[in-house]
Amino acid sequence: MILKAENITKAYKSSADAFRLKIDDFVIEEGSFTAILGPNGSGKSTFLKVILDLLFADTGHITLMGKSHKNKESRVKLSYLPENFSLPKNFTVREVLQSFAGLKKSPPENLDLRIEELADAFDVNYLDKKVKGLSKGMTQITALMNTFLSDDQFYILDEPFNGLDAVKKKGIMDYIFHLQDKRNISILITTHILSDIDKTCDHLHLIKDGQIIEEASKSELQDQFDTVESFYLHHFENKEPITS
Ligand SMILES: Nc1ncnc2c1ncn2[C@@H]1O[C@H](COP(=O)(O)OP(=O)(O)OP(=O)(O)O)[C@@H](O)[C@H]1O
Repeated sequence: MILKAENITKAYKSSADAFRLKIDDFVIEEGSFTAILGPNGSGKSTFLKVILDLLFADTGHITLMGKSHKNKESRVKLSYLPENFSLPKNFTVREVLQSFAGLKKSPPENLDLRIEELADAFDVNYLDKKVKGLSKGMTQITALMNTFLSDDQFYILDEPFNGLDAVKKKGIMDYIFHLQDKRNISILITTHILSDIDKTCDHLHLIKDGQIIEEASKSELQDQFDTVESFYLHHFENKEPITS
């Protein structure tokens, strides 16, 4: 088991709204590609930050790769791509990757070679371009390269395909599948692009108002629904008739 979260609650003390994360039991098995799906503001990013101990849970217990998530050792083989990140504007892509690698818990050996390999895999020909000159998609790919720079076992990706064109996205998905075959990595992802989930995930959790309301393996879901989108709409679509 790569992740187990039990009896987690979290409320934002600074916030006037009544949002409260409440996750009773959440498990990710090794080698799984799991998605958390839910409406804006339902608590996806909050839960990811709680898993990573970037936000402190009010109650509960989380085990990451066999250790408490409070123990830094539990995160040595984990990479996280946040939804919002900022990269140093005056650095080139290569300099970003080189400097961030120095901060990693398990930095890659042969860094320069590794950067070239990733650039090949992600079809990046702008390693020596400055961040301030990158488009939105190019910046996202730089952050993804940084996430996959070291050989980790668990990748937590918050909206990883933001701003990517279909070809780039396919290239990155293929790279992830290749890592799953090669090293049995585990992935936890959030996204609003449901067609991406159809192509990738083997397990889905739906979250609403801070709580998991449904959980299914892809095969269970396919017994009842054609696509992840119809599964999602079945649970979230406002069924009130539109009246004028
Ligand atoms: N730093 C914060 N302080 C106070 N409230 C917050 C903070 N961050 C998030 N919230 C609130 O927590 C709730 C859940 O937010 P969260 O960002 O986890 O949702 P999400 O599912 O990731 O949304 P989206 O799909 O729009 O990215 C929202 O009501 C939001 O307003």
